[in-house]
Amino acid sequence: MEHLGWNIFEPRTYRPSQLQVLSVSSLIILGFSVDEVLCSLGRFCSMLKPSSMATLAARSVASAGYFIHFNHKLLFKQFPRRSAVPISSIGSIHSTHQNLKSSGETPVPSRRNIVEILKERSLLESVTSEELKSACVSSNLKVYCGFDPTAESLHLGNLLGIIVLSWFQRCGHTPVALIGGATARIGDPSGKSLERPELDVETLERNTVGIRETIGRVLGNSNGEEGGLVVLNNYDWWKDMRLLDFLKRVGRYARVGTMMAKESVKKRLESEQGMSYTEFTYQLLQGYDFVYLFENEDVNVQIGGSDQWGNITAGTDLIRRISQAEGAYGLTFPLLLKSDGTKFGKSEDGAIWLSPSMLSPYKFYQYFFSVPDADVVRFLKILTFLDLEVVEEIAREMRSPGYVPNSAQRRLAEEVTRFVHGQEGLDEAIKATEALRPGAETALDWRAIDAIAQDVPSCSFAYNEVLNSSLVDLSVSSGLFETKSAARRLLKQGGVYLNNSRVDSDGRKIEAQDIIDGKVLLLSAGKKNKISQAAIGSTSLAISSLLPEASV
Ligand SMILES: Nc1ncnc2c1ncn2[C@@H]1O[C@H](COP(=O)(O)OP(=O)(O)OP(=O)(O)O)[C@@H](O)[C@H]1O
Ligand SMILES: N[C@@H](Cc1ccc(O)cc1)C(=O)O
Repeated sequence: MEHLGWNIFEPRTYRPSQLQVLSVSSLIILGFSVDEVLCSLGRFCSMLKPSSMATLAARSVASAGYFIHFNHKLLFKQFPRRSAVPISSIGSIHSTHQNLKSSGETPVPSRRNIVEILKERSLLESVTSEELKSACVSSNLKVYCGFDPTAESLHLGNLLGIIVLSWFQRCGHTPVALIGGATARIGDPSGKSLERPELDVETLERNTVGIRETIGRVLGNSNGEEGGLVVLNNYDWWKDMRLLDFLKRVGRYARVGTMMAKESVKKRLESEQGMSYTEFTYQLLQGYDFVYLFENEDVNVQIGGSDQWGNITAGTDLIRRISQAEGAYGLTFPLLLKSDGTKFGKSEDGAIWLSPSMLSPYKFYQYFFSVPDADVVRFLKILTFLDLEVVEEIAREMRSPGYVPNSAQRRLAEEVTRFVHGQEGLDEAIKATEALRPGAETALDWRAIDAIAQDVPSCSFAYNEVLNSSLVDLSVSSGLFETKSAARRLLKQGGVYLNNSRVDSDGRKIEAQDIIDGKVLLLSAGKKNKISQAAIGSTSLAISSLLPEASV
C-alpha cells in the first residue's frame, strides 16, 4: 500500500533483520537531516488526527530509506542520496516535538521564506541584513538562540525564542540552542537596571539541566532524543580561554566607542550605580560565541528578543573583523508583552514557567484559558503554529453573536500546552480541569487528583481519621470551611461536593468507597463551575487518606 510515498507494511510482512539499521548520525552523514526525512512524513501525518500521532515514533534508519513504526505498522520510504533529492520532493517539515501536530496547522512548504512567516505573525522586529530573505530560501541555515541559565526553568518570554527556532526548523533549517553556562556567570546587562546577583556553580548546573530538559522536550523528538536539534553550552569554549588569548583574539577587534554606544551600556552608564567592567564585556562574550559557532559549527544566524540586538550585532561585527567573512545574520523578535504593556519575565510574581516542576501543565493550561479576550488573537498568532486563516476564523467567531465565551482561549491553551508539555501534558491538564470543576460528572481517579493536589489547597490525614468521619467535620478540619455552620449553610444550598457529586445531607459520612482507590478524596465548596475559575486558588480541596499516614 502506498500513502504519499510511504509504504506501509503490516508487522508480519517484514523481517527486522532485513533492515540495515544505522544511527541517526549516519543518516546525516549520508546527507539527510532527520527533519528532512520527517518533513516528507509530515504530509502523511497531516492527514491523521493529532491523537493518533502521539503513537508515532521514528525508530530506525536504514541506508536506503527511513523506517518508522506507526500504529503497529511499519512505514518505509526510500530516499535517493541527498544530491539527487530535489528540494520540491521535500514536503512540509513536521514538528519533531513528540511528532505531534495540531489539526489547524497547515504544512509549511519547505524553504518558505521564514522572514515572511515571522513578519506576518508579528514575530519579526529587525534583521541585520535584507539578504537573509534570499539566504533562507536558497540555503539550509543553522540558527542559534542563547539562553542563560539564570533560573531553573525558562519562562513564557523565553518561549518566543523556542517558537522562532521551531519555525526555522519547520522551514527546513537546523535549530541550535545555546546554553550560556559561561555568560550566566557574567550576567547580561541588556534591559537590566541593576547588576545581576552572582550565581554559584551548583545553581548554574541545576539550572542548565532544567533548561536543557525543556528545550529537548519541546524541540526534540518523541524518543527523547534531540533529533535535528543541536544543544551546546558556551562554557565548553570559554572555560579554557585565557585572558591574554581573549585580548588578542577578541579584544583587539572590538571598538570601545561601538561598545559604549550599545543601548544596554548607555542606559547603565546614566544610572547611579554605573556598570562593572565584567558586565561591560558581556557583549564581547556573546559576540565571540557567534564567531565560534560560525567558524566551528557552521551556524550562520543568531536570533533573540529585541533586547539582544546589541549583543547580536556585536557578533556579526566580530565575524566580519575576525573571520573576515560575510554570510552571518542576526534576527530579533519583539518582546512578548501583556495587554498592560509589561513584559513576561521571571522577576515578576506569577511567572509562567515552562518546566512542569515549576508550574504544572494544569496551571499552565489555565493561564492561557484565562487570558483576556483582548490578548487571545495576538497570542494565537505569536504562540501557536495555527494557520493564520484559522486564527482569522477564530477572531471572526469571537465577534459573532453565537460565540461561546472562552472558546478562543480554550484553543490557545490547547495549542500552547501541547507544544510545551506534549499531548500527555495537555491530557493531564484537561483531565485536571474537568476534575476540579465542582459539579462536573467526571469519574475521578487518584492519579488525576494526585496530579492536581499541588495546584489546589490540599492536606493529609490518616485513613482512619477520614473513614466514617462526618463530612461537615472533615470540611472544617481540612480548612475548607471556617465553621461547621458555614459548611451546613452551603450544603443546604446545594453547594458542597464530594468527589464532584453534590452532597444532600449534612449527616453524610465518609464511606470507604468515597476514598478513591483507597487514597484520596476531593471536596469542593461552591459551584464556581466556570472552568476558568477552577484555576489557581480554586475552592476544591484534595484530601488524601493514604494508609497509615496520608500525604498529598
Ligand atoms: N517577554 C519576552 N518576550 C520575548 N523575549 C523575551 C521576553 N523575556 C525575555 N525574553 C528573551 O529571553 C532572554 C532571556 O531573558 P532574561 O533572563 O534576560 O530576562 P528575563 O527572563 O526577562 O528576566 P527578568 O524577568 O529578570 O527581566 C532575553 O534576553 C530576551 O531576549
Ligand atoms: N544574552 C542572552 C543569552 C545568550 C548567551 C550567549 C549567547 O551567545 C547568546 C545569548 C540572554 O540574556 O538570555
